[in-house]
Amino acid sequence: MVTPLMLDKVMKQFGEKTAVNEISLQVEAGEIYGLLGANGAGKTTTMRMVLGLIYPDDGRILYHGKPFSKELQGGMGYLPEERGLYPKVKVSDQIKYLAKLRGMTEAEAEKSLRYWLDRFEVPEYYDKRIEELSKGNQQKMGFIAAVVHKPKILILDEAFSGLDPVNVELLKATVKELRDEGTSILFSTHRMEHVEELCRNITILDRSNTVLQGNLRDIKKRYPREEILLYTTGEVNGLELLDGVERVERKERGYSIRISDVAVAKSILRKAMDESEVEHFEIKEPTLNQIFIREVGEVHE
Ligand SMILES: Nc1ncnc2c1ncn2[C@@H]1O[C@H](COP(=O)(O)OP(=O)(O)OP(=O)(O)O)[C@@H](O)[C@H]1O
Repeated sequence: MVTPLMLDKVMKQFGEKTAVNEISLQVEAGEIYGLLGANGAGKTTTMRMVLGLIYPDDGRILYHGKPFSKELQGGMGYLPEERGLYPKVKVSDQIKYLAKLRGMTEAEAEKSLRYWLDRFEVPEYYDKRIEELSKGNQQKMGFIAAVVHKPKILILDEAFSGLDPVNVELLKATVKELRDEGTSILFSTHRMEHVEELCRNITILDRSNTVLQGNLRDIKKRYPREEILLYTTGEVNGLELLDGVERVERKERGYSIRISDVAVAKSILRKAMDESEVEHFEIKEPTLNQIFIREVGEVHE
């Protein structure tokens, strides 16, 4: 099957400034791809190039193996970080207008909008103006505007910002469902826990350059494990004296142990079992947050 979205050494400059330097990535059907980076790293510029709103100075972007053409825009959906809807216009007028612009008939647009409003349990918003809605509900309408025409390629920039935890879960479930239906989703956010939950592959940008790229599980395996969680019924003394232990922190239910060498894990477990009863023992993987700070931090130094 042809890859729905492929970027090959894509480059963009604004005057002297390189905003995106040779980014390459591909998003398969049924995949949520994480595009991460510090502020100003080049994420929005990349997304705008994918959408055909600005053109790359070099490199290629292919959609199902073909270069950009105006008709392709109908197959794409975009939720921008800043609000993209007009405050004074009614939800129904605005979203149906956008759906028709992207190739739907009035009847299809009507049906799809009603479906999404029901799905988000806000059918009454049909007649409301955007400015009458709370920030979080405006975000939901922005999401509907991005997906109403059933795009094959969906670009989400901070999709869950401004939403309460219940609505975050609702939208997350929706994004997963769209993925399972085969949509290719380019997902940009600063919220690493969302990336951990949703994305299979990621690219981390820093000052226009790709600093880390690949399968998230594989990336995590490449980073050393530096923390052990140990829960015991009683005290375990002298953990900090073991070779390879850097720091021991007492927690509510046990200990968080910072290690420099994972080989020390065995000695920790043995000691804990000798002196107490072990309820939980875990050699923790680094979080994406830790990896991000490590990569982006190192490059800045
Ligand atoms: N139209 C433009 N003209 C000049 N410079 C631009 C333009 N758009 C972006 N830039 C510059 O390109 C770089 C990348 O910006 P971009 O908006 O893509 O970053 P970002 O990763 O989306 O950041 P954030 O996380 O803050 O949204 C920045 O240095 C920015 O100032």
